[in-house]
Amino acid sequence: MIPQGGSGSGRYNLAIETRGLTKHFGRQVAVDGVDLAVPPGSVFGFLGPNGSGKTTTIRMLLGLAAASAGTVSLLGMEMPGRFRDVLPRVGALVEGPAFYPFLSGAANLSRLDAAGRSTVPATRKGRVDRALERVGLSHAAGKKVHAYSLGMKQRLGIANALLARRDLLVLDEPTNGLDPQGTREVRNLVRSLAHDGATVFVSSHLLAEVEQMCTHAAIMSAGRLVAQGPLAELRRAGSARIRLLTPDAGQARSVLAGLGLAAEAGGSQPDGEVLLASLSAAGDGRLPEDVVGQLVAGGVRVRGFAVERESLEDRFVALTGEGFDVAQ
Ligand SMILES: Nc1ncnc2c1ncn2[C@@H]1O[C@H](COP(=O)(O)OP(=O)(O)OP(=O)(O)O)[C@@H](O)[C@H]1O
Repeated sequence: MIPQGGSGSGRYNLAIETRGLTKHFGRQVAVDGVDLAVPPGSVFGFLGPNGSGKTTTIRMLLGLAAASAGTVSLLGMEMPGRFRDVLPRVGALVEGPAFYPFLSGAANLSRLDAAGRSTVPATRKGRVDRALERVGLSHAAGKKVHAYSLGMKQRLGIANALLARRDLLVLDEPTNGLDPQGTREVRNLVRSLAHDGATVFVSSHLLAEVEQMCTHAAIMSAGRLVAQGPLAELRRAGSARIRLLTPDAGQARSVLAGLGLAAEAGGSQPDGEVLLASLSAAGDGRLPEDVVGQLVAGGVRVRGFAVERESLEDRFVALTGEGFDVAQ
């Protein structure tokens, strides 16, 4: 069952839902009929190579760009129609925060808090202190921002998104341009944000990063959404193949053929031949245990049997047709 977010009359089944979301820039289709479904409470990775349409999608989610077609609903409310109700509950970090370098982190946040439509001045200091504490910057509250590292600046940007209690956080490539230490700090922070009960929607072009931070993911390729769901399900949906070691290769081939599986030779070993056979994607394919059962019932001596699954990386490369930078 899908968990419900919100409380009272504001309950919603999906924290973000888009239908047929599309954006044209002249003749170019940057975002093409995207149907996103982001469950409440998830840390949702929005993954895709550079230029695949992530930022454009995020800008449309937040009402920063108009959609050419399609609908957006955030926290159960239509955007941009209900932006006045929606946006106070959404924290965002898009295209890097702009801070005054010669003001301290705390002074910058105070200014940004004061710019909020409905913030109460008397409680401002408390809000700023809490946000700084949440991102681990209390010790640097009085330090001028020009002396912050990139990772600290990015965490300050997230602190800005956290000045009010948020039900949804939207972070566009929050680790972009950070050194390994800054990247680690921001990844740990993103992971921990969901513990506060918010849904976190975070874009990245790094598969490994999404695997470390996220519970769910969607994959964009050339403006289209090519897969989405819980990470575990995305992994399972990859194709699998069996690796069989047997001294009875001929017999094994005919049993496998009877099951509709084409066997390829995988080389000889001292105790038999290796045969490889591709199982079709989970769900409509043969279960590996059934294959072993049939082999044994068919008189094949099974000396080794393994199931090799396509890694998430293989799957993403297959879906997007592009390599992912998995080095970081
Ligand atoms: N304002 C604009 N005018 C024209 N084309 C644009 C505009 N904004 C984005 N595009 C194009 O739309 C496509 C998608 O860009 P977008 O920035 O959404 O991708 P992205 O996945 O966020 O990539 P990156 O990680 O590089 O930011 C790209 O081909 C880009 O050149």
